Amino acid sequence: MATTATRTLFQLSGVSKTYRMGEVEVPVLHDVDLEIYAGEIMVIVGPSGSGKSTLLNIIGGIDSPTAGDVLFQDRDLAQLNERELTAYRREHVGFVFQFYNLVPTLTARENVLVSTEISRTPLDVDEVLEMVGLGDRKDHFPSQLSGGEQQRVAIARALAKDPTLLLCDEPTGALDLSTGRMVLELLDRLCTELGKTVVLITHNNPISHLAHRVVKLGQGTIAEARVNTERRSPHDIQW
Ligand SMILES: Nc1ncnc2c1ncn2[C@@H]1O[C@H](COP(=O)(O)OP(=O)(O)OP(=O)(O)O)[C@@H](O)[C@H]1O
Repeated sequence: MATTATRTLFQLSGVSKTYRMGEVEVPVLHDVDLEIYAGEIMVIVGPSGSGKSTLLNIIGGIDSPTAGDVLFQDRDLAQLNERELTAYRREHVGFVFQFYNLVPTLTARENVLVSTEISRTPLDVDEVLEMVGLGDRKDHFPSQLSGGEQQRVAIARALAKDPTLLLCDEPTGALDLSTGRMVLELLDRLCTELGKTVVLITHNNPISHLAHRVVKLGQGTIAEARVNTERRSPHDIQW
C-alpha cells in the first residue's frame, strides 16, 4: 500500500548541524534535503550516532540547524526565535519518547490534562484516553500501569493538544514485541483515522515496514529515501 499523501508539510534543504563544545566541533548532519508529506508515516532508521535524534529535534523545533532551511507551511523554523519556536512546538508538535516521561505523581488523566492546558485547540481528554484504550485506567498513576499502558498515556498526552505531527523517538524501544506492536498499531490509527503526520526514529529496521516512506541515515547524510510499496500491519512485523 503506497502513500496517497502528497502535500508537503516540511521541506528541509541543505540542513547541516555541527555541535560546538569549546574548541571542538562535532559535525552531525551534512547537507540534508528531505520532504515530509502531510498524513504520512515516515520511519527514519540508522545506526547509533547517525544523527536521527538531531534531525528529529530540528523538525520538532527543539534544536536549530547550523545551516540550511526547515520550511514548515512556508515558515522557516531555522529563522524563528525562542519564543516563536516555543509557540510552534505547542501548537504543532506532539513528542513521544522511549521512556514515556510521564509525571509520576499525576494520574493518567492528569498527565494528559497538563498538555491540553498549553494548547489553544485541545481535544477532550476523556475521549483521547478512550481512543488509546485506557478509558478504564484514567485514575491510575504511572507506577500502576504497564510499560505499554504508560506509552499509550504518553501518546494520549502528545495527541490531546491536537498537534499537526507526532515525533516519536524509539517509541517501542522499552517494550516487548506484542506491546510494541500495539503501540505501532495505535500510531498507525492516528495517521489513518485522524490524519496525523508521524515521524518515527528507530534502530529496528523491521519497523520500517510500517512506513509510507523510509529514510536511512548514515553518518549524518541520507543514505537512502524510498517509498515503501508493501506496507505491513504491525501484527506482521517482527523485530
Ligand atoms: N548536544 C550535543 N553536543 C555535542 N554532541 C552532540 C550533542 N547531541 C548529539 N551529539 C552528537 O551527535 C551525534 C549524533 O547524535 P544523535 O543523538 O542525533 O544520533 P542518533 O542516530 O539519534 O543516535 P542513537 O540512535 O544512539 O540515539 C553523536 O555523535 C552525538 O554524540
